[in-house]
Amino acid sequence: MSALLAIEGLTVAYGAVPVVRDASLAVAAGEVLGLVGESGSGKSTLGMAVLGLLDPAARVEAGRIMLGSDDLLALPPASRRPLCGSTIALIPQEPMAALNPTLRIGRQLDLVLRQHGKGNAGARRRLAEDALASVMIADPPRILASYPFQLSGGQLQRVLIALAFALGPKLIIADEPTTALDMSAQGAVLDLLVSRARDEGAGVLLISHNLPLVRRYADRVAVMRRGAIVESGMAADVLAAPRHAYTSALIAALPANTPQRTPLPVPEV
Ligand SMILES: Nc1ncnc2c1ncn2[C@@H]1O[C@H](COP(=O)(O)OP(=O)(O)OP(=O)(O)O)[C@@H](O)[C@H]1O
Repeated sequence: MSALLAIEGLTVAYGAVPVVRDASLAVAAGEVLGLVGESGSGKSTLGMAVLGLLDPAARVEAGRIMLGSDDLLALPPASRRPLCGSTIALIPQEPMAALNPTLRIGRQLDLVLRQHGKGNAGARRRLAEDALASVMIADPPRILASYPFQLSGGQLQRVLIALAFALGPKLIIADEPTTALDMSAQGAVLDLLVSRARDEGAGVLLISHNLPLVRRYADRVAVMRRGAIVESGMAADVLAAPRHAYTSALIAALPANTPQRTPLPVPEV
């Protein structure tokens, strides 16, 4: 399978400190790549670099981020900006933080759809209702009339998934997308995200601490340690028979029989 996203030799630093170091990985269309590693290993920084949403303090020191035949890092800002949110979508950890608390959901969806040129007000309303129905939210008109605080975390994450797919993304960066959800909502949200992505041929970069969750949803996995990719391969193989001591330590740090918990900090290896 040819790569939809190919990151080649990416190095990103905050000040003098590189936090992503010569990292390379690829995601094919319709594929889920799990990116795992302990807190602070550089996963989100890598994801934000793909989205073009790095903190202003961050500097890309080397590498290429190829989306198809375009090097995103070489595109002028005016060409790159419209890709964020449409061709490349973010499903964030905290859905509440991605929404404006003072605006009804319908108004917020309409603003984004309008910004991306999706027809007149009537067409956008139909598109928003259809998008919500497609993520199996009951009673889309009620959801559109609600404020974010009136919905559960799982419902809000479905709203963001609906919005992402309404814009026809090729690549989805899901950064700890279920960490803020209760256990019962976690599986439902990931089932939905991954099945929609596969149906529509979108690639997913699934950033997560949660190894059991990555084992369940990812086709392949890349393991990040201190900014470097130390191991990658088919998720089932890497997580069943890791070759790198750091991956073994991550797996060993999982509390037995509590598969959804965040792993404890791993020991030095
Ligand atoms: N804006 C920033 N300024 C300075 N350093 C930062 C900034 N954002 C992140 N860092 C540092 O960069 C390193 C990588 O952070 P990053 O958030 O990418 O890791 P992560 O693997 O996603 O961690 P987590 O799972 O906790 O989100 C960390 O040492 C972090 O403290």
